[in-house]
Amino acid sequence: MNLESLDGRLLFAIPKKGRLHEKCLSILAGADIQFRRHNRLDVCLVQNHPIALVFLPASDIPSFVGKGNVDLGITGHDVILEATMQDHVTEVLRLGFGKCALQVQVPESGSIKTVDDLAGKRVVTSFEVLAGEYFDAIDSRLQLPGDKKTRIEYVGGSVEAACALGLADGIVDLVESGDTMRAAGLHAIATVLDSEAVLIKSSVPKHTNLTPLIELITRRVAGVIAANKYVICQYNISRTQLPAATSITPGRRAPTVSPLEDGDWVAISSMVEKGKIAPIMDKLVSIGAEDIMIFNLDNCRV
Ligand SMILES: Nc1ncnc2c1ncn2[C@@H]1O[C@H](COP(=O)(O)OP(=O)(O)OP(=O)(O)O)[C@@H](O)[C@H]1O
Ligand SMILES: O=P(O)(O)OC[C@H]1O[C@H](OP(=O)(O)OP(=O)(O)O)[C@H](O)[C@@H]1O
Repeated sequence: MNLESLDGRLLFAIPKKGRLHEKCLSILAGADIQFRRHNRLDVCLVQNHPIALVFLPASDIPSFVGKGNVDLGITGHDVILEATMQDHVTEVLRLGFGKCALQVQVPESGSIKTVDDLAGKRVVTSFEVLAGEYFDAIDSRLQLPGDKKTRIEYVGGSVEAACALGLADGIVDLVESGDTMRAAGLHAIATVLDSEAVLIKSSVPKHTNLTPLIELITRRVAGVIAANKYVICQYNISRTQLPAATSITPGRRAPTVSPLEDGDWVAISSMVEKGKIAPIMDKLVSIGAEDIMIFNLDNCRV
């Protein structure tokens, strides 16, 4: 592939490894963005659209998009703020995966119990901008003089080892399940930020002719995300229970109600959030619903 073949193509940045990589590949597949990545090359052409995918570290994607070198990207909300690119990129869609929290953590058995106890001491992190802003505010509130301010030190990875190694009194790192934190003998004492993966575009796009394609890809990605988030709930219920049934499964706009041969009964079909389906089925049973069936969505447009 030569660079001329990128001319006129929308550049779409995808995390090349790490926590977001696999999910991004399944979104591309769901959005019918077809490509073959030869020899793990970091730039590859999409076969069925004028798009080139650019595989980059998640933390580099905000500046590539923010500076307009790349038109669209998927990355974490956390790294956008860490790269101070929030004024240069627009978060078009929240993607519902890559959910985690940036938290202040200290040794479980130590004497430090609050962020005020930690202020003025050593904090190790890969998020030096966000951790710096967070502790600057605390240092100011506690009126710590210049030489007594919290010392923030950057490390590129394995942040959780810093306390055990004697490098830090506390750390600021991402937490999802908490397994990494607990395995390192740490516990969280504050949350700096909640994060999830987002689809971003440049706030000042260089190629305005690409806007329709950006909108098309955005709609497709939104469809894939909604299909992962919702299921179809279908059941039969006595007509007299229709108001109660409609309030339990209101659908996105309204439930589909179809008559049954038995005129006293109707069939209802409604989109329901996947995560809420168990209690919803319990409620449907309690109002006399029968033949409740749940169907996964392959894809959708909402
Ligand atoms: N444990 C987690 N659970 C969910 N999302 C996470 C988790 N860790 C990181 N993320 C999200 O994924 C983004 C990329 O983090 P990750 O650690 O995978 O990046 P990386 O450093 O590029 O990859 P690697 O860790 O393989 O070097 C983070 O900025 C955050 O938004
Ligand atoms: O709360 P948990 O579910 O344990 O997840 C948190 C861990 O996940 C991330 O690291 P990752 O495993 O992606 O590897 P990294 O340290 O190489 O970035 C993050 O930096 C934490 O270490």
